[in-house]
Amino acid sequence: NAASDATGSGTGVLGKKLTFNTTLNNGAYVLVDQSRGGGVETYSANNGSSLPGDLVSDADNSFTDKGQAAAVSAHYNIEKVYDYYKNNFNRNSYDNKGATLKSTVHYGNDYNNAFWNGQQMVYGDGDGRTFIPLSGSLDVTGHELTHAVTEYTAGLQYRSQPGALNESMSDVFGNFIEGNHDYLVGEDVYTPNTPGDALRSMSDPTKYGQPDNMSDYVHTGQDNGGVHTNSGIPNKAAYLTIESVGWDKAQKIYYRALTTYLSPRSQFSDARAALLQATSDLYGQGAEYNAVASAWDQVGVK
Ligand SMILES: CCCCC[C@H](S)C(=O)N[C@@H](Cc1ccccc1)C(=O)N[C@@H](C)C(=O)O
Ligand SMILES: [Ca+2]
Ligand SMILES: [Zn+2]
Repeated sequence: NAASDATGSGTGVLGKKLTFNTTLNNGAYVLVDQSRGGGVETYSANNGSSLPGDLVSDADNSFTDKGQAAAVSAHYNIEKVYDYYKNNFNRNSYDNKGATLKSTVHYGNDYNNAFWNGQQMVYGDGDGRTFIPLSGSLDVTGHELTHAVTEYTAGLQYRSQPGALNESMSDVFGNFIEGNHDYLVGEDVYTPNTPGDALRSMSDPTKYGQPDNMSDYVHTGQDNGGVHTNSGIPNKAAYLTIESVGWDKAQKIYYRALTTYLSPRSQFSDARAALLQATSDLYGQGAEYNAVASAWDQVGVK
């Protein structure tokens, strides 16, 4: 890949000074990092909804305007997510073929969400009460890009149990990528006026209204069959697994299960089997294997 022309700097959503790769293009610096895979490109929808919108640019390569913060964070965080998959698993972008990583910020008005639309990541600004710009949090960017990895590997359908597994894998890898061992999801951009809370907790899903056991699985037509609710069950199993086998082994087990054994219609019980098989492949059927079995026993999935 062409080396990026320049190293830009700017202020992110949380007020931190960040540096990242940019490219000089027709006399302005754009948020294009040509050094990673097929590139990292960050756009703005300018609070509209047409995608991808406009490449974010700056005359002097110093992205310090308030209106640039969401783009700065997205660009910086996606570089980190690219590096996570490359450095830990030698995966070159979500398709393992160096697909360009496109993100659009300032999507919609007061939009309290972020998503992967099959081609790119999209981030809302939040309404300032429920969320601040969602690209500000590494676990959100990790969550969204992991949907792309899942799409190109397990292909878990986005509804009912496969959908809850899909959501859980995004939370699990968002947690690994963020690396702060708090098992909280979205805490950095959620409810700015309420310190210490989060959108979800993997260690105690019930704290934010999710079930943590199959006996409390929520059957609903809402939210594609409750994918953001029932993800609490596999999230709890992941928390128990990580705490038992340790961060590094758990990452390898989860990556192998996601990319080798899970498939579009996998149910929770299939996830248990996939994770056990991955553990057996990597570490045999000893302590790690028993830890994974115990984790899924504890959430009521055989
Ligand atoms: C288009 C509507 C559906 C959105 C689905 C996306 S993938 C999603 O799950 N988004 C995450 C965003 C996120 C991730 C980590 C931390 C905080 C917020 C999500 O969990 N969205 C919640 C708010 C939801 O859609 O219920
Ligand atoms: Ca977190
Ligand atoms: Zn999601």
